[in-house]
Amino acid sequence: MTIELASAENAENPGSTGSAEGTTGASAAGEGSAALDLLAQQVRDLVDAVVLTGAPQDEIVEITAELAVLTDRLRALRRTSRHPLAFDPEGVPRHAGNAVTGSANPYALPLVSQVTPDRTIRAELSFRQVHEGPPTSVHGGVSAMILDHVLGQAVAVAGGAGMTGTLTLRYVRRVPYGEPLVATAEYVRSEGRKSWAEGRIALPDGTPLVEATGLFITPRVWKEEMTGAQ
Ligand SMILES: CCCCCCCCCC(=O)SCCNC(=O)CCNC(=O)[C@H](O)C(C)(C)COP(=O)(O)OP(=O)(O)OC[C@H]1O[C@@H](n2cnc3c(N)ncnc32)[C@H](O)[C@@H]1OP(=O)(O)O
Repeated sequence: MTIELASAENAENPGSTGSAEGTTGASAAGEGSAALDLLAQQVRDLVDAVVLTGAPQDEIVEITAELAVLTDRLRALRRTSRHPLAFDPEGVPRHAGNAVTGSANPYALPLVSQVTPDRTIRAELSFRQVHEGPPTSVHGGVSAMILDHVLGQAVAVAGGAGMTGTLTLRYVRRVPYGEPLVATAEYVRSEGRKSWAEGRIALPDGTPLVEATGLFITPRVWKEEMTGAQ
């Protein structure tokens, strides 16, 4: 199932669809395109290389100029539409442009989550040095972003897809990068359009590093679109 939320979003951000010369439709970029996913991964690798580079100044200047050419080439073929938001058969939202899970978004890890038989959201992940906050540790805001998303997925698979109203975090231990970790989340309960979930980022043995609880609210406009109400 694919739901079109673009109209509500566009009303809040009408300039975001892009109408400049040189733009292109979604089909040109190819939704779910393997080539686009590979490009996104190449850019992630590039970002990691930039963070870790020890190249001399003149080499950095030369590389920067080469990258500027590639950036201009892509910018000239800018897309005019968003990647669509779809729900897989388990009810997990899928969105190639998502900042956490988007395979086509270089900013995303990308996080790959699964729904377990008991409806827990579970994702194995590994942060990279690009996510560093305190020395040798992952930035707390990055952990929060991951937890926001998996909690949101937990309420979505329970039928309460919504936007975050509140997110409360307890940073129990420092989160390392470069090591395997596990993010999990479970739906807790609902009242009307409000749904609660809890989750955590933990070591593979279950030792919690960051714990989260969140309230998600199905926006009135989504509810009206889903029920066909005016
Ligand atoms: C598609 C699924 C994707 C799942 C994975 C993605 C997970 C990631 C999610 C995000 O990151 S979302 C981005 C961060 N969140 C936002 O940007 C939300 C911004 N806020 C809003 O858009 C609106 O305030 C909101 C949709 C949350 C509520 O607007 P509504 O007009 O639909 O609700 P309304 O104002 O009528 O309030 C309904 C109830 O919720 C309560 N409420 C509203 N906002 C609240 C809030 N922020 N915190 C706590 N309670 C809140 C409100 O008091 C009221 O309670 P009662 O029913 O008891 O009276």
